[in-house]
Amino acid sequence: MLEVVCGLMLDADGRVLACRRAPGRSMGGFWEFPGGKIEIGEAPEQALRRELMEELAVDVKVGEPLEPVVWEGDTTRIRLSPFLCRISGGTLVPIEHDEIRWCAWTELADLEWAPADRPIVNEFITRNS
Ligand SMILES: Nc1nc2c([nH]c(=O)n2[C@H]2C[C@H](O)[C@@H](COP(=O)(O)OP(=O)(O)OP(=O)(O)O)O2)c(=O)[nH]1
Repeated sequence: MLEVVCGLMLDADGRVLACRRAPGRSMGGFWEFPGGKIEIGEAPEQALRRELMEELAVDVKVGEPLEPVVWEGDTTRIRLSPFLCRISGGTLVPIEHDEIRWCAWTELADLEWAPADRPIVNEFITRNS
């Protein structure tokens, strides 16, 4: 099982950051919550802060966890563990994604999400509606 973390980054208006995976990468063109694989010896929150610095050049304060999602593809099995978080430093720059977008919760459902992220979108919508 591949352990992956992702961040639902919230701004002051309660919008959340959606990120589109660049073409040529796995799941290219699909939207995701930013994050990545937990490395050996890392705590999930620590992995999330490292990944968000690598991918978006920001420091975050990690908050409440949401329900993890187990997703099985043809060759992969991942557990995606989401956390609410807020930017605490740095300037947002998309380093690995080809587009990033602050979305109100009402706008999330219309994006084409990576499969493991979709249930997290649904949980976030339910919490906000
Ligand atoms: N967020 C997300 N990640 C997924 C899904 N399905 C799936 O296999 N993954 C995998 C792809 C990556 O191996 C990993 C996400 O971590 P990452 O984005 O840091 O991956 P990476 O930099 O190693 O990217 P890559 O080399 O796999 O393209 O989870 C999904 O539906 N959503």
